[in-house]
Amino acid sequence: MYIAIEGIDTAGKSTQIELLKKEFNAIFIKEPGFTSFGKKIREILLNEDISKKAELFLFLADRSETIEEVVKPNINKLIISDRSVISGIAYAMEFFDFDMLVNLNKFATDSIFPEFVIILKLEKEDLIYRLSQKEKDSIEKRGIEYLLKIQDNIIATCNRLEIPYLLLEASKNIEEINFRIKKAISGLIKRDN
Ligand SMILES: Nc1ncnc2c1ncn2[C@@H]1O[C@H](COP(=O)(O)OP(=O)(O)OP(=O)(O)O)[C@@H](O)[C@H]1O
Ligand SMILES: Cc1cn([C@H]2C[C@H](O)[C@@H](COP(=O)(O)O)O2)c(=O)[nH]c1=O
Repeated sequence: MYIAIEGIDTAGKSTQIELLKKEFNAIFIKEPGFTSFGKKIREILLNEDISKKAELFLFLADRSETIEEVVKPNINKLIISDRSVISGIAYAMEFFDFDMLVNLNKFATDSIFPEFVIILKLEKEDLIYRLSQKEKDSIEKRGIEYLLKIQDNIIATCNRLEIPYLLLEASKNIEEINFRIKKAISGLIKRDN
């Protein structure tokens, strides 16, 4: 089963994934930058000022390689991903047509999309605070309003693709969020066995 943890920058995805690593025997992946090819792409994506089209194709190339190298060979195992095609569409739909993005992503992934998505939704004040605590990459520099729009896009993308999801408040404490994620994943594993 292929599950994605989604949310805007600083929503708490990596924090939760570090906890899940101790709790589930799963293959943990991330986008962008999981494969050795992807690591090189990530460097460019987060540090260089490139055109939106070039950026889109680099994210697609990264996703395509991760699906080919890791997801396809392990599709019958539990795969937990820090971001996925959902981010791919949600961040890009501010600049490009939704249906075109879906088609490009289907081509890049051979239509392998996550079966279930866990979305961490952050309040504006927490986003402002958490971003103020870190050095911002080129995408985070687009600002608070852009990221809040992407947060809505993440939910809208799951709805439009009809991918089931669990929406969690990212401002709750780390342990409570972890408890809810663990419960959801355990339920999905039980359902499939
Ligand atoms: N539930 C929480 N309550 C308060 N602070 C949190 C919570 N979860 C994470 N944080 C803090 O918020 C910051 C961002 O968390 P984290 O790196 O896990 O987010 P992320 O979604 O992986 O971010 P990015 O997409 O930018 O890599 C970290 O300083 C982390 O310690
Ligand atoms: C997969 C994907 C990601 N993004 C954006 C989202 C973030 O701003 C960065 C990745 O940084 P993180 O620290 O690993 O969260 O990239 C995007 O714009 N499009 C995508 O497809």
